[in-house]
Amino acid sequence: MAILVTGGSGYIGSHTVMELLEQGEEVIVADNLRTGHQAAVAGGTFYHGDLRDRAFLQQVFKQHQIEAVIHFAANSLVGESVQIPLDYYENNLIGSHTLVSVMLEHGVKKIVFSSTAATYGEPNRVPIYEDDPTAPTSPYGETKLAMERMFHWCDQAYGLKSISLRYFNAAGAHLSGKIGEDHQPESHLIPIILQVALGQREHIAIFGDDYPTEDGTCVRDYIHVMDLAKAHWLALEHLRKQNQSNIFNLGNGKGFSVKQVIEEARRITGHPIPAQIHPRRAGDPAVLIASAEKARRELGWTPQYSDLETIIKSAWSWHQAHPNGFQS
Ligand SMILES: NC(=O)c1ccc[n+]([C@@H]2O[C@H](COP(=O)([O-])OP(=O)(O)OC[C@H]3O[C@@H](n4cnc5c(N)ncnc54)[C@H](O)[C@@H]3O)[C@@H](O)[C@H]2O)c1
Ligand SMILES: O=c1ccn([C@@H]2O[C@H](COP(=O)(O)OP(=O)(O)O[C@H]3O[C@H](CO)[C@@H](O)[C@H](O)[C@H]3O)[C@@H](O)[C@H]2O)c(=O)[nH]1
Repeated sequence: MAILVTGGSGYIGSHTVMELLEQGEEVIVADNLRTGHQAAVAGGTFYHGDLRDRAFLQQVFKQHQIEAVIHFAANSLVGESVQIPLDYYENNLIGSHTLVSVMLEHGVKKIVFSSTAATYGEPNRVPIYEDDPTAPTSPYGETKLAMERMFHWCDQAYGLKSISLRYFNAAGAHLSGKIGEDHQPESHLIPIILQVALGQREHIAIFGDDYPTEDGTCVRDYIHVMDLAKAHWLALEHLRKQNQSNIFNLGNGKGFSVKQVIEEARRITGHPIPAQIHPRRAGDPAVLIASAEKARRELGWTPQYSDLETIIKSAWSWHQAHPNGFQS
């Protein structure tokens, strides 16, 4: 039986497809290529289509015996979601609703879901545990939390078993050098810093230096995309064995400020990477750091590549070899 990966041509999805193929899984990818790249999909069967298109999804479920779904497809930018909230409600909620209803129609009752640290909002304490309060500070976080709740109620009503993985900040590139991060336009911190080192931008804009943190810039928990990919396979195995719904944080347990990330990138690239202070970006919490103890304990997950040096070095190799992403 096959695993359907929605959003499998995106950044985290494509790394997870590679992991699944290495584990010997049969993989089907469904993606509308809005932010993804077909060239990033290492194998399996690819379908170009939109999750909100019920007829499209029904075709995919008719063509293949699908055992479980790993659901990445979404709009996923914190700052953008504050500017265009309706797009987020539309794509994230309607897409997930259509997906789940077609899954149930075909008797598919296992889903691994890309949730996020953005469900917590501004945390009361760090590290953040899974049962800490959730109070999103962005429409993006709200939609992801709403989907987690939808999965919860679908478990009660229809026996849908879900594992929601609340990842912190995905970063880095595959160590094979074959795939990496390519968003057009790019909005994520590490690839933008590296675009400055490549001479594609003049400077990095630091969004706010008046946060209540040591150096005034936002602190995030960066987790290597290959470690995230492995966690998806472990979550799938967990669903197969335990058949129980659950929620796990995926992070490294260490926080780095925007200024610290820039400093590490200067060291690795040898480029001065000029920085300018800009106003805060709406929707950004000051500090997000995970406790991933539960994932370590219950999924048997051990991040292997998530020290900041490996993250930035792997991203730097990818960006140097692919200065124009998958178009290079
Ligand atoms: N990047 C991060 O740091 C991070 C952290 C936490 C959670 N997440 C979540 O992980 C998931 C993947 O993130 P990413 O950074 O790889 O993003 P991405 O934009 O690279 O990947 C998303 C993929 O989904 C596809 N897609 C979007 N809407 C679709 C639709 N309606 N139908 C079909 N395909 C659709 C896009 O074309 C793209 O390939 C998202 O759900 C995001 O919210 C990301
Ligand atoms: O040019 C830039 C870009 C980002 N930042 C800052 O860098 C930090 C990280 O930003 P970014 O890389 O855009 O990631 P986040 O906004 O933290 O969001 C990512 O991480 C979240 C989980 O924490 C996920 O839910 C989102 O999908 C994913 O985009 C934030 O404090 C930003 O304000 C800058 O200062 N300058």
